Amino acid sequence: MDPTSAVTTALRERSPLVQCLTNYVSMDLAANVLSAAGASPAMVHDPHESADMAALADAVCVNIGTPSPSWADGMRLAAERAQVDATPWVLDPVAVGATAYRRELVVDLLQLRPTVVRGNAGEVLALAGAVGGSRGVDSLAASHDAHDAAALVAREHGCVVVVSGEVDVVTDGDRTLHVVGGHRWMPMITALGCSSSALVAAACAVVDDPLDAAAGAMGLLAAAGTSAAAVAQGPASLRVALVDRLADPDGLELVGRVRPVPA
Ligand SMILES: Nc1ncnc2c1ncn2[C@@H]1O[C@H](COP(=O)(O)OP(=O)(O)OP(=O)(O)O)[C@@H](O)[C@H]1O
Ligand SMILES: Cc1ncsc1CCO
Ligand SMILES: [Mg+2]
Repeated sequence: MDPTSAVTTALRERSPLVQCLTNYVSMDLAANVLSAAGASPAMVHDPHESADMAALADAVCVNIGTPSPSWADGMRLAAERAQVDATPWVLDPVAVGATAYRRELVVDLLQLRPTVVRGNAGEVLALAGAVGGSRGVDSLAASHDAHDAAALVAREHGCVVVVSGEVDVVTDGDRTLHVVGGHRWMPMITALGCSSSALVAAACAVVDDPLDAAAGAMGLLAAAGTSAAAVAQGPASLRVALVDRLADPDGLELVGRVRPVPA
């Protein structure tokens, strides 16, 4: 079955519980994207309870966008619990190239074996050791510039890597997929990338192969974005229409978004 259709159907049938430890900017949009797509979001990050919630969750999304020592503890504890329970978890390394604090936190979290790392091109280039690919949380590079970096990071950490962009790149270091669609206003919706990471986590709870799960989740977002853009006037109305389209996927062009890249 086409991965985008598989993810779209399975999310609605199984409604996975997705714990998000995500930044202040993204909490509202990520929760609404998850709910509209059929998942059940729980934004739980405090170290007093993050591991207990991870034990209940079907998937966990750890996003370092607005870190602090207490949040970092909550992230480590939740990711540790997920690793022990073999619960899929996604790492979103927001602005990892910007500060030493973020780099050190990401080094720690990568040791806990995320199932998927999802970032923009600048973030994935930074994970591979390159400098200058970002300005704060925004990428200065295109996803195709991060093909090799993504494969390198995937092989080094034994995970799937998703690079978002005009064409999303999804790789396990061996197989690579492209995801097409979306709209040029999508990167202007702040925290839509964070929300895509949460959707990838949800997909990993309901589709066994993390490569197909990640690509299918990005395909669903791309299909909803393309369709929503037909009724939107700009990024703000696209944000609203996109959540509406996720909640009513009938009529979305799901099939064919995910395309294999010859090795
Ligand atoms: N030029 C584009 N055309 C179509 N879709 C795009 C384009 N750029 C990004 N997207 C889509 O927008 C969504 C967000 O990706 P983006 O790369 O902006 O994430 P990000 O930089 O991590 O965002 P944030 O940090 O604000 O959460 C993804 O679903 C991606 O596929
Ligand atoms: C704008 C911003 N700043 C920290 S996290 C975040 C959300 C997009 O990554
Ligand atoms: Mg981001």
